[in-house]
Amino acid sequence: MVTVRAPATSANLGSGFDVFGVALDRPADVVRVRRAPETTIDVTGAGSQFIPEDPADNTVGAVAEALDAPAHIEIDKGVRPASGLGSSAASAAAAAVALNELYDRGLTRKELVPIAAEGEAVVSGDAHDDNVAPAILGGFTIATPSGIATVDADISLVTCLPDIVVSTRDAREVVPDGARVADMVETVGNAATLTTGMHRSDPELVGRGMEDSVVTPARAELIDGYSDVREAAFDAGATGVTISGAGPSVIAACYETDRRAIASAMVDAFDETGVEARVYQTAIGEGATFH
Ligand SMILES: Nc1ncnc2c1ncn2[C@@H]1O[C@H](COP(=O)(O)OP(=O)(O)OP(=O)(O)O)[C@@H](O)[C@H]1O
Ligand SMILES: N[C@@H](CCO)C(=O)O
Repeated sequence: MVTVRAPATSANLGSGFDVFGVALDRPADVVRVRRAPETTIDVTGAGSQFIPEDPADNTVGAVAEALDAPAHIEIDKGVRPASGLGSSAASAAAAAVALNELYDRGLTRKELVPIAAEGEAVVSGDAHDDNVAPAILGGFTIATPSGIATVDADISLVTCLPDIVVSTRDAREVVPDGARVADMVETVGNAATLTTGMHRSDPELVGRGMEDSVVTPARAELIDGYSDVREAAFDAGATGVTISGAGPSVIAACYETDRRAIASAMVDAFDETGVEARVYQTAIGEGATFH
């Protein structure tokens, strides 16, 4: 039996659509695997009633197939599905690391990223790896078709998860087909600013670099109260605010001293629009770990 914990993650960070991601130090999924003639799956924990146990429909089933590693897989969900916190990726990442060990496949962490991304293809239609990369490797990750770069950054974050569901598949449908050159120029500038901020662990630069005028405005329409929550987080001291992944979670970057006030301001702002929300005071954390 091998047990692996893989963290929630936040993809995009505004300017890095389908490229940037960070591992969060909480919440997390825990996955246990043991060898079996064919793959079977048991799911417990947060939102488990909405997660299929058929290996053809669960992210971990695709991972087991890609590694040719049939197993009985138990998933204890800490990350609610359709949260924007990389729920499907947390299970896939943990399963990839665990099955690689169980079957002694000898793949490196970076080699496991595209394997775990096969799981993402099962749920959202394509194998984007901006959640599985940080879930496996930890820190801030830049995932491109030509490779993955990682930065060990120390940034305080608040993620606020409203009690509404936005599936990644639906949120990808509202992404515009193209962008104006002016928007492209702004996005490149913001992405470069954010990356520099991560290298320096500087919340001001990271926050400024989270601005995005291409994908985020279209997706904000899917999240009741988004603009009020964003404004409340800024008023409480956030240095940057955007949608986490495909939503509905909202993520704020900040100084550690402001984290508590931002957390309660975001929950209150959702509450005022009639939406209950839970909040995580968190930070950039490590990738998958053995237990
Ligand atoms: N092991 C799994 N864990 C969570 N969700 C899973 C899993 N396997 C399949 N799913 C399905 O994936 C969907 C949730 O994935 P989705 O990508 O929409 O959300 P997310 O991973 O929380 O969001 P994001 O990728 O934006 O951070 C649900 O329909 C769920 O049933
Ligand atoms: N980059 C992906 C992350 C969600 O899985 C998206 O925003 O659609």
